[in-house]
Amino acid sequence: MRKNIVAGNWKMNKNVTEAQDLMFQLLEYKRNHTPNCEVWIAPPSLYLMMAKDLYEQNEIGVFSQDMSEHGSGAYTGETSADMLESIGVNGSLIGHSERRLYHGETDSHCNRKIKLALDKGLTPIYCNGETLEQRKSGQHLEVVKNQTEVALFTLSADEIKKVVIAYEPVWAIGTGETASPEQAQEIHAHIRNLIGNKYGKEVADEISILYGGSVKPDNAKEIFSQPDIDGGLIGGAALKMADFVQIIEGF
Ligand SMILES: O=C(CO)COP(=O)(O)O
Repeated sequence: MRKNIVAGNWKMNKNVTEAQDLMFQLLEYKRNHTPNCEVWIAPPSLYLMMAKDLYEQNEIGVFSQDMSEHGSGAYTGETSADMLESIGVNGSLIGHSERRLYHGETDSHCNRKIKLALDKGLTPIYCNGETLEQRKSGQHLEVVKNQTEVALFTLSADEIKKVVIAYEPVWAIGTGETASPEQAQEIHAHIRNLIGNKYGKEVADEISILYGGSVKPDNAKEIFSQPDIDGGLIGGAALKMADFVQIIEGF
């Protein structure tokens, strides 16, 4: 059975004191509540070790926001899958639209990163989604199909089952504009069908597909109630404890 997951992508926010505060608050919350979903965070890489030290019992999943497409070597500024694994990190976001936009990342890069992550036992959260232009011109289904095929379809059935997918329409990220639950459901079902056609329904049904893009306390419940939406990847609202908790409780 696939998991329900609420994951917070902190992006490039918070100094060390603020990060530690929020991590502590989340730990307190997890100690006193039993949410109906897994709770994961992707803080800036500088704070990953601190998070892993704090969440000794793996109470909260800790993810990197990106990782290198190379194994090791002369790649200044990069973090390898091996390094992440060695400090106990659970996995990494891969192919976030901001990495694509500002760092030229493509689905071929994502494919290499996903393989490296899986080889180290890390969970990749593979992000995809169309731009506003692509949505307006009616290309969104085709765009997401291509992204999914290039990034994922060289994996074996056993490998793809370990991937979490986050559909994040670029036009809904940080804009306050959300895909309607029906628009999101359409793409989630589309992704699940593509995987089902290639790997079989049983494999497709095991994969958690998260929605990301302006998820807030007041829309989370409705989004999460869609049959093919298994949780959210939350940006801005993950930075405020009260908002993040309300989203978690959308399950
Ligand atoms: O990019 C996102 C999560 O990865 C979504 O960001 P917002 O929730 O701020 O729109």
